[in-house]
Amino acid sequence: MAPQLDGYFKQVDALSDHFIERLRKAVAIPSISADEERRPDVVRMGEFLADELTALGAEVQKRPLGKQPGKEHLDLPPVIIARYGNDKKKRTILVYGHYDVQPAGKDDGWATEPFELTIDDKGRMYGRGSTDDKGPVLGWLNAIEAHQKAGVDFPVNLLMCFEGMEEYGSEGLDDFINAEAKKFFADADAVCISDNYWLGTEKPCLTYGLRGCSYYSVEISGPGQDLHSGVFGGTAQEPMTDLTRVLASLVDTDGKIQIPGLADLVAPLTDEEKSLYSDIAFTMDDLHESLGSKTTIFPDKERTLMGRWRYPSLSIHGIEGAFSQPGAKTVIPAKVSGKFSIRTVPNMEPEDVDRLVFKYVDDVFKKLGSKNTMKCSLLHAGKWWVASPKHWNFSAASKAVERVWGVKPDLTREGGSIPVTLTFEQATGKNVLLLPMGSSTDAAHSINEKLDKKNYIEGIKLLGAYLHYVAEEPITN
Ligand SMILES: C[C@H](N)C(=O)N[C@@H](Cc1c[nH]cn1)C(=O)O
Ligand SMILES: [Zn+2]
Ligand SMILES: [Zn+2]
Repeated sequence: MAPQLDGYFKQVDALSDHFIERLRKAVAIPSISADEERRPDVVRMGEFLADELTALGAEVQKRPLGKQPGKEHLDLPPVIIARYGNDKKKRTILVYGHYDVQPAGKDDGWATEPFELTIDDKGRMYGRGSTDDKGPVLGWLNAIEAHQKAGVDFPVNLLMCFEGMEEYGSEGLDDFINAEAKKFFADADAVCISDNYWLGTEKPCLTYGLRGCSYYSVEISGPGQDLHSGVFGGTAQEPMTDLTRVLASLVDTDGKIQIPGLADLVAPLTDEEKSLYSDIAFTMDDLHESLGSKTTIFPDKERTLMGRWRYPSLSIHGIEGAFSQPGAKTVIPAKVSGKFSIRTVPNMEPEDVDRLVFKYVDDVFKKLGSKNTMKCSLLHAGKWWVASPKHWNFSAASKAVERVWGVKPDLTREGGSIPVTLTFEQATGKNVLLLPMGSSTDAAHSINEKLDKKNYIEGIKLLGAYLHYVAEEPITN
């Protein structure tokens, strides 16, 4: 099966240094979507992708998304859409990825410069965006190039959609996808997204579910400006005191969300689902390795996987406006905003979650009896997604994993969120597959994010092999 793959694989190996250089150039562009001042870099990263794709012979469009909601002075970065191949006899696969990254600074504790790809003697390639999601996005471009240089016919038509705001909730993209579903994306037969991670470090997986993410801000204000705590401490009610009490009321040490009614929205666990967890190749040691500690909530694998995949979690991310530098500044911050998010699961409807969150935060704040002012708002929401892995899209990917990695992949769900996955499924009516490249120890969103050279190079082979097996799959649905 797929006899041309050997030539393709050889070419990927021969081009590996060139592909690493391409990743080095991409990592060097600090395309942080959450930082307004970095918006030109996000745009530059989109242009880099567009130029590389054009040079590879793809038809490329940079499509504007208008102004950023709530920040009307700021243009959203363009979506880069592209088509490679237009042969009616071939299947068409739509791939999605994102070219923006999470914030990163050396002073967060990185061992290397976050925007300089640094490769150690074990082949670990450190750099912000290496695994999330620049490595996988470039994987598609590299697959095109290796086919061309190997003289192997590209097996499908490839539609690409690369956005620059995923780490900020994919602002503006839902409307774009809905508008293009019957236009640019009209001939897509299936969708593939490479933007999550293996469960461990050894066994690849195919992913058929994601949690959603509802992200909130609680702003508490009182004094007209920051104050001297010696002069005003004991006389003014302090926003930080109120905020820490509100935030502390949201969740307990074992991750149990304290918001009444929220647990009732969660789909009950069935015996059939329960039986799936024991077969997954995952150990608590895997988790301890990627966590960098043994501070887990549950002692066992099954409950841990459920905690990540099928139950909601609430995380407190930070406080804007609070003193956070080293030293001992004696300040009373005048206005502080706490940021927290809830990872949502079937059958939680985002509107119900919002209603319960707003009511609870309001009640807790009222009980404090504070004279300060509180405003709780939703910053962005993306819904959970669970699909059927019984589809030719998954069969093709499974064969590709076996060919490249020599093992059958696990079928997994993911605790993270890719808000547009559901949008792609609903707008195109096609099956969506998540095909991860990186491993559990890649530290996406964290300091020292990396992608192993082996995962990158074999991952490029995997993406290409997947397209070949897609071309061979009988049409069933
Ligand atoms: C899984 C994916 N690579 C990812 O990191 N997604 C983000 C999406 C998001 C949601 N709100 C803000 N960003 C995530 O899961 O945090
Ligand atoms: Zn991502
Ligand atoms: Zn991410």
